[in-house]
Amino acid sequence: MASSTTTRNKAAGPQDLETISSAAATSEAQSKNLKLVFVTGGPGSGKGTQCNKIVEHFGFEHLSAGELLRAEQNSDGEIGKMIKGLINEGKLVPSEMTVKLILNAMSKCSNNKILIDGFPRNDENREVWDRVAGLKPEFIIFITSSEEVMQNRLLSRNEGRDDDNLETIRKRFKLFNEQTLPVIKHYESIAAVQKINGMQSVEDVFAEIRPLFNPILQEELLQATADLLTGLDTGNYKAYKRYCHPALSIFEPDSQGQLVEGMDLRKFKFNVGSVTDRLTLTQRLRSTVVTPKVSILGAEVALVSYTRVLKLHSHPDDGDVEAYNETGVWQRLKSDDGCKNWKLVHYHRSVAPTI
Ligand SMILES: Nc1ncnc2c1ncn2[C@@H]1O[C@H](COP(=O)(O)OP(=O)(O)O)[C@@H](O)[C@H]1O
Ligand SMILES: O=c1ccn([C@@H]2O[C@H](COP(=O)(O)OP(=O)(O)O)[C@@H](O)[C@H]2O)c(=O)[nH]1
Repeated sequence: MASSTTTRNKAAGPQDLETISSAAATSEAQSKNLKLVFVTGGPGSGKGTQCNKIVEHFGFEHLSAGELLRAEQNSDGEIGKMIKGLINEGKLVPSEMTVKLILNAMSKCSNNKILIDGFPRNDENREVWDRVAGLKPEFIIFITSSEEVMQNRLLSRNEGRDDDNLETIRKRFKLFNEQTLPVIKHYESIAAVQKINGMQSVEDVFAEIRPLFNPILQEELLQATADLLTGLDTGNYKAYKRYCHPALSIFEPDSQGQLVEGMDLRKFKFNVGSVTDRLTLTQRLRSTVVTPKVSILGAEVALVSYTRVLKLHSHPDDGDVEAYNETGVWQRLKSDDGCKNWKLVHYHRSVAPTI
């Protein structure tokens, strides 16, 4: 799984505005099974705060349109000056410029899970995005809040932003009501807009957001399970071990009622004599996962249960099969590279009846 960062540390440089090729960025984005989520809401509704939590818990990359523009405004020359003037007036920067900055940032990130925060803000933004990027979000998180709450938060935000003053805040609210709300309405007809009450504690808001990511987690876990089984089928210990917690515990028919712990016996089974015949046999075959069920027990823990069917001979007419009921307990843990990855921590296998 790729690393996750926020644009607060990593913004596009000014020269990129000239050199970016939107078509190239778009095709690259399309080729990597992109999971795009838009996060919208009024100024001070808590978009950035919740994006940070999504980054931390679900390993997304956070691209804030406002942050990308603020980085750009510090560039020398007319473009920087123009952006600064517009932001301080609470107005919108021309759509082509914002879209190119977002696509440029996307093209630089290896992560396929991306949050776009604070965009699109009006119908023209959306139209240019659709035309230039053509990428649909999985869903849109709309954090709602009253202006009173948002205003109080913005005035005490203390991020040194020139636009967090009462006069500009009022202009930003007006723009949100007149231009952004209609875009959100438009998305209601073409994508899932998930309305979240932003007037709760940060943790309570996140508790509402958390389950929205379950389908993405489920897809990741099924892929991890498939990759782990491919490692087993092909006798590739390295590919298998990548998904295993070092203290992996296992109950399986071979272990004769004993709980086996750690990777030593696993490694032995991949390498050594008595089981080699069996591994050689299965090397030519492939596991088929039947009726998988993924239960998310929290952002960090999940159960994956399925029946694994193994055909024992490669001849198509030979109907000899083995089937196992298997349950894996998975946990998302930080690896040495600082990224959180799913690891199998416990695994239970029993022989399933076959017909
Ligand atoms: N649920 C919340 N409760 C209280 N304060 C919050 C909450 N969410 C965000 N804040 C605070 O409000 C301010 C604005 O939040 P931020 O995430 O920057 O909003 P946005 O990105 O929507 O402009 C920040 O100072 C943040 O710490
Ligand atoms: O797509 C965008 C996003 C932001 N902005 C500008 O950047 C400012 C700050 O936006 P951000 O999302 O960072 O902050 P918010 O207003 O939501 O607190 C906005 O008022 C606009 O001037 C813009 O022009 N286009």
